[in-house]
Order: sequence, then structure tokens, then C-alpha cells
Amino acid sequence: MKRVSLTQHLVEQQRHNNAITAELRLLIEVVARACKTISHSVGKGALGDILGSAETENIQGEVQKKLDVISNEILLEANEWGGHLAAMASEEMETIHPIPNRYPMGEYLLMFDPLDGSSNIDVNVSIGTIFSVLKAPEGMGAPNEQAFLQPGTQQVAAGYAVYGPQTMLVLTTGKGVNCFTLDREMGSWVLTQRDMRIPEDTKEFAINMSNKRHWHAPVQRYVDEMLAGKTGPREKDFNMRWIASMVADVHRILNRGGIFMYPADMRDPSSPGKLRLMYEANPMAMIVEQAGGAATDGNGRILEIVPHKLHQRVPVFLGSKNEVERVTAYHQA
Ligand SMILES: O=P(O)(O)OC[C@H]1O[C@](O)(COP(=O)(O)O)[C@@H](O)[C@@H]1O
Ligand SMILES: [Mg+2]
Ligand SMILES: [Mg+2]
Repeated sequence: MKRVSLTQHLVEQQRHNNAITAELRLLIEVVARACKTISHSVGKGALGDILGSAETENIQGEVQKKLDVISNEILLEANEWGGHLAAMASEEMETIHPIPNRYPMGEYLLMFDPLDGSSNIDVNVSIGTIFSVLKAPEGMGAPNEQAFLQPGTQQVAAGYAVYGPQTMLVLTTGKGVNCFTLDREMGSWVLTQRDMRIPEDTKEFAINMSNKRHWHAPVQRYVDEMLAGKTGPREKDFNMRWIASMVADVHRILNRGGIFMYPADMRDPSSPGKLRLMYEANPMAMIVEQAGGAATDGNGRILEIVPHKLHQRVPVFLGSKNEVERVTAYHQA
């Protein structure tokens, strides 16, 4: 098989499909390089002093792990000097991070969840980085938070890296989804899966069952029907997986189908769900739709939500199309 690197693949897309500009290609390469650096840190574990808590809280009031902070800094530093960016925003930072002294102003906005699956860092389970790229609005002037508040349909690229037994990068620029594996000896990303597709049907679901008593009725009904198996209304047995790293759960779904759910529940009406629209739901929704799946908040497409704040949370249902449509229909019934 001909070995195709990430750079070769992006150059090909730029030349032949007009899918991306040279500036977007360079931006993606810088993000991919930062993910490679994060992957090296993850691999060192206790030997690199990257485990444990940083003893600080992020804007969401969550205690930050050392690796949350390290990964955020790696992405900021790489993109301040290398990308074609006007500004960045991160799950770990309260406000946006404009690029200083950039003239002319960069044309893109980058958002990221620098380290997804924080609770799995210290137990050596797969974790990742999720990112999303928007175009800066024309005539924006100085970068501001408002510029980021665009629906996910406006994303020009989205991707994630998963740091597992293999380090992989999954990427879409709006023309399908491709997967690259990090060649750890050569230090390069190599194309290993072209045009990933999510099967429309599945017998596998992912949800944190410990929250069951808090769920709203449509999610209770949907999950109960699956749990009833062959003798229930669905007339088939379902299997369950929950890794508690969205990247790892989504990666499994991209490869063999399934539905991932993090619903809103009755605990805190002011906080609809746990996952963040800009850093988790939107990029994953773009990837999943580009792979033939579906992604909703229970009411409509995640990608059509008009954000009202940077750190907004949303309920998430994504994966195999027919299952996502079913649970969405239960919300509307
Ligand atoms: O611990 P819970 O409630 O099962 O939540 C797990 C979910 O939280 C997350 O870890 C949130 O991401 P962060 O680690 O970036 O905060 C998701 O990756 C995962 O799906
Ligand atoms: Mg996350
Ligand atoms: Mg995170």
C-alpha cells in the first residue's frame, strides 16, 4: 500500500478538490504537530511528571489535571507561532486568546478541548484532544468572543486525536472523514483509513448508566427498551460500552457503529448536559455527519444550534443514524 502522510493528503485535497486553502492546511498541520507533542507527554506518564491534579480549577469549576494544563499550553504555543489564526478558545480558559501582533490578521478561529477524558489520565485509559476551526467573520476588527458564536455548520474543519494503544488523528474538512496513525518511530502521521462510514444500524449503546434515576422520560424509555432485549419492543439484544472519554467512545462508533448519549437530566436545569457545544459536541457532530451518522441534542441537529456563549453545554445523541433518529423522535413524541 502506498504510504500517504498527512501533509501529502492535505496537499492533494488543496490541489485537486479545492476542499481547503493553503492557510487551512498549514493550520491543521500545526494542530497535528501539537497533538504529536501531547502524545509524547501522555506516553511518559509518571516518568514525565504529567499525572495527578494541577490543584487549579477551570472556568467550569472542574479541578484541572496537570495534563489538562500542559496540553492547553502546547496547543496555545504551537498555534501562536505557526497557524493562520486570529484567536483561539479552549475548554480550559475563561476567555478567548487573541493572537498577539499578528498582521495581517489571521483568518481562522480555533477551538479545542485540549485533553478529553481527564478522569482516565491517571489510570492509563485512552484520552484525546478535540478541535474545531471556524472562519473569522469578515471585518471582525479585534478578535472577540462574539466572533466564535457561529453554528457548527460553519466549521471548516474538525478533528480529534486519540491517545490509546495507537495514537490516531481523525479529520474532516467537509469532504468525508479520514484517519491517520502516528508512526512513532518516524514521527509522522500516516493515512490508514479513508472515508470512514458509520453503519446506520447498531446493537451497541454508550451512556453513563449511573445517572439513570436523573434522566428525563424519553431517554428512560429509549434505554429501557434496549435493555429489554429480544423479548422487549426492539426484539433484539443490545450491548453496552462506556469508556468515559468521548474521543474513545466516538472512535469506536466511527469504526463499528453505535450510539453515544450524554443527555440533559433533572439535576440542574441551568446546565443542559455535561458536554460543551464548541469544543466537544460541534466538532464530533461534524465528523459523525460526514461519516454518514447523525448528531442531535434531542430536538434537532447539533450543528444548527446558534451558540449564545462560549462555554455552553448541550445534550448529545450521536452515532448510527437510525438510532439517533429514534431517540430524537422519542423526545418529540
Ligand atoms: O464521568 P462521566 O460523567 O461518565 O463523563 C464522561 C464524559 O466526560 C468527559 O470526560 C468530558 O470531557 P473532559 O475530560 O474534557 O472534561 C467526556 O470525554 C466523557 O464522555
Ligand atoms: Mg472533553
Ligand atoms: Mg477536557
